[in-house]
Amino acid sequence: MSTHIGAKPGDIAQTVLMPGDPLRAKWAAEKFLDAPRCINEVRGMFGFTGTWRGNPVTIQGSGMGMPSLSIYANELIRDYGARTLIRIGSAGAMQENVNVRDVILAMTASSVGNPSRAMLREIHYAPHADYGLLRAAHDAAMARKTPVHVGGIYSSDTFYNERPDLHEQMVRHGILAVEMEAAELYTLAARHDCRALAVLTVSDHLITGEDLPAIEREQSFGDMVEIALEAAFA
Ligand SMILES: O=P(O)(O)O[C@H]1O[C@H](CO)[C@@H](O)[C@H]1O
Ligand SMILES: O=c1cc[nH]c(=O)[nH]1
Repeated sequence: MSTHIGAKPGDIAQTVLMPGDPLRAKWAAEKFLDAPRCINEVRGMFGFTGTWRGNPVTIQGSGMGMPSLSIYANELIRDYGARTLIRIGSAGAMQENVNVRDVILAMTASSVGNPSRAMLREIHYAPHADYGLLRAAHDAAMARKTPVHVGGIYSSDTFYNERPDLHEQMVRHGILAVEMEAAELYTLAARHDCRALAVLTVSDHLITGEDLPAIEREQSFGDMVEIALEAAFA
């Protein structure tokens, strides 16, 4: 086991889906994986391993925010040998042409800061998705006729934003949506020669004020999970 994950060596697959919400990990594992078994309960941050179309897959909660995601992604990569990490998360839409329940494939993830920033110092590294995963996820979404957008997102450090000017600049620069983890996931994946992608479902709209309840955020995002799985094994 690692510091924050109780799984035994070999219990975690090379392909890991990472929702922020550990209960979404449980729901997705039970709904989409064959023979899912719980491999982590430490801190209630559930992880499950099973198979999808015969391929081993782990679905491990990341918690909310980049510091939490950084702990789980680091341990998954460094201690358990994960190679493909796909975030399956909710996001708030920032553009009028993006609707609640649409899927967003994050080509890049801007941020004000992320845990790697202290290490990168003066470098303004551009966190980006793995192109092969991105392309395969887009193909999968198109085949399913899921409304999908590909573009830049904003990984924020706060859910309760006290800087409307930050959002204004993100909107002005075409950012599709805000969430809280992808920029650090992309940076860590690049550092460790892994593949990463964030597949997001729009749970609320910052312009219209539309908002999905918590149970839908936990359990209604099946398209996103299947798109992520299809992309991982394309
Ligand atoms: O639905 P998840 O994956 O948790 O993602 C989004 O939801 C949380 C905020 O409600 C943040 O983690 C944000 O990134
Ligand atoms: O971080 C997030 C996630 C969903 N919706 C938001 O507005 N922000």
